[in-house]
Amino acid sequence: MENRTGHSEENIRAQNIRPIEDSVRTDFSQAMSYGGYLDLDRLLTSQHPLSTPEHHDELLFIIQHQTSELWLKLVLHELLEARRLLDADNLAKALKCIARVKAIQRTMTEQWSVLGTLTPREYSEFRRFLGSSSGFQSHQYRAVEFLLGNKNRDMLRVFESDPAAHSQLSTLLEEPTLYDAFLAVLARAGYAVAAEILERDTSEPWTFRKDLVPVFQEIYESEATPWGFYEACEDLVDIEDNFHAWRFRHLRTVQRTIGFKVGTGGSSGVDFLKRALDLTFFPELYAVRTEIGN
Ligand code: HEM
Ligand SMILES: N[C@@H](CC(=O)c1ccccc1NC=O)C(=O)O
Repeated sequence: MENRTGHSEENIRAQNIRPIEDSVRTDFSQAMSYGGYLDLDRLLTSQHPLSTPEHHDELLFIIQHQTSELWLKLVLHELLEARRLLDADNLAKALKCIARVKAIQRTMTEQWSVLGTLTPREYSEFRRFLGSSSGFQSHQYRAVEFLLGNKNRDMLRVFESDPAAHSQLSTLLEEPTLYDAFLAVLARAGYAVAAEILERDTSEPWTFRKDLVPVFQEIYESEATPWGFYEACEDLVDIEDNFHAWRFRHLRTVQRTIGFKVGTGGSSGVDFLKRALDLTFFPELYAVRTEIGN
């Protein structure tokens, strides 16, 4: 029996080939194609190893970073939308964005296993070609940190020679964080979030607010808590846990690759990265755990 490809099923099986169907489009001189839509010409010619002679493993290093930056772009896009939706009291839709962010974070953390195949010797063979460039100069990473509450005005100095990045980060430094937006939702819903919190200087890093712990205790313990509020709290904890896991995998990858060498960005390296593990986005959501059941 002949099918839409003009080949018999028996022939297909015997030849171990999947003939393309007659209806499949093959002429893209006038029509939109895959590569055209995705701008693959630009994407796939944007890897420029600098080592001479070219080191085989530099492509891995570049692609690991470029894919991370693409995911960070989407994380930022989703977090900005989540904040906008919270401002509009659309909690359910905001949680959809946050669910996507959490899935991307898990992918980004697992992605360290690819770079884990780079040995210290291989990396040392092309490291000098990286000059003073460093992940410390990732403006998208800093933007995500700012949006989640790790504000740090000093970080802007790194971007003085990049006006677009500088301007995006200055805006995010001033604007409320995702947490600020969520606390405002809670306040509008009648929870006792202090006015001082709602009117805080949002360009400052978030610091622990003891008076928020009973608010979260009520959310966690009361049978009457609307599902979305409880879920949102747990999602924020997931985001912080996931972020911490990424930072930890980065630290361990750095340690196994360059040991205790100073970083190309000028920092002490592992020691400097270790201090980032003490940073927190939503400290009250962790503090409330101690109180639950008391
Ligand atoms: C062999 C691979 C890597 C090594 C040896 C390494 C090393 C380092 C070091 C030493 C620093 C501290 C800043 C400095 O002085 O340079 C740093 C910061 C940073 N790196 Fe990497 N890194 C690696 C891979 C990556 C990858 C794949 C990313 C993904 C985007 C990344 C993103 C960052 C970020 C965002 C920072 C700033 C962290 C902070 O401020 O706490 N790194 N890295
Ligand atoms: N800071 C790294 C270099 C490095 O990892 C890097 C260099 C250029 C672009 C991104 C990088 N990734 C993370 O810091 C080092 O000290 O070896």
